[in-house]
Amino acid sequence: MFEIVHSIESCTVLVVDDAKAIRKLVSAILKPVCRTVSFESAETALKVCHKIKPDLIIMDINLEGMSGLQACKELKSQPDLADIPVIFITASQEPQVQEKCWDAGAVDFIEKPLVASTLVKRISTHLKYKVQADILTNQSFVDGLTELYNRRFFDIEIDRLLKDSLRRRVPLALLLIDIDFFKKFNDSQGHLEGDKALKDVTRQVSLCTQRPVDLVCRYGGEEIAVLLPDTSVHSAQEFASKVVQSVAKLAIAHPTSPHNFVTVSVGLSCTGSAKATTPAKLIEQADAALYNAKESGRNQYQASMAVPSY
Ligand SMILES: Nc1nc2c(ncn2[C@@H]2O[C@H](COP(=O)(O)OP(=O)(O)OP(=O)(O)O)[C@@H](O)[C@H]2O)c(=O)[nH]1
Repeated sequence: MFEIVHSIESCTVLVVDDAKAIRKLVSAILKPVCRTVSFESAETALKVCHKIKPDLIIMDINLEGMSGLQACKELKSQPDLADIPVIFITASQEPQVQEKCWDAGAVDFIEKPLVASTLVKRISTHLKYKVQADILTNQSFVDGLTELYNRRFFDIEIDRLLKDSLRRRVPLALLLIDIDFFKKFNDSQGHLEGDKALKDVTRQVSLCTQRPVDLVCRYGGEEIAVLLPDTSVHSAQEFASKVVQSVAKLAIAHPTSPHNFVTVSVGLSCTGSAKATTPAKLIEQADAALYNAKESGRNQYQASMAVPSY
């Protein structure tokens, strides 16, 4: 059930200390364990965190400029950085100082003078927990059959991407893709063949995307959702057309479909219309368009009537 973590060598630990000697010492002690990157100031460390996404941070409490405690609080307030564990280095034995470390969100602290074996063991233990937590988090967002992101991930991402789209006044397109007559396919070809067809179709939809920001998720059953950030209605329509055609071209035999092959219907909605300002509205409009595509004969896409004209 749990994946055992054997290796933490590829992990990156950020060392933040204004004393060069400490930075060098910590990096030298940890060299056989993991990669280290060190910085003098918390301000610089926070900036690079977004870029290098370290697995763990070791930080002095007292730093010139922004203190380690402030930096830790700042880190914990940012959703994309909040789960990076922070370990403080402190020479203080005072309970109040230790209390401040916990309050700031630290997972542990290491006392000065540093004991090499303790540093190695503490860091190794925390890195193993971090890697294991990352694996479990990733697994909880992935659908086992199709290996696409699941509905739980979609719900989080549509909310985030929609807010971003409204803030930056750029379009966000949503496609709901549904396999046509899939019940008949299962009934005639068997459920295992159905699973295989579902996997082939989802792979084909993923292949149609061209940018790393495009997100393909299993929305439910035989329904796939695609979120295309920064995409105009025109481009989204081209994408929808490509999906419909490329799934048909897979030529997966479907003897009980009037099309003879597995096909999909697609409903498309886009932000920019006054109404599509919530995830529920965007989904509702894509769903209505999908219904129209089904009603109009399937194996096609339809765009929501509410899509804007830009
Ligand atoms: N093999 C397989 N079938 C699935 C899976 N998830 C959902 N289904 C099937 O997909 C079918 C969906 O049926 P319906 O909702 O009636 O839709 P449909 O038959 O595709 O008809 P239209 O959407 O109107 O074209 C059901 O029979 C589900 O059992 C899956 O993971 N594997």
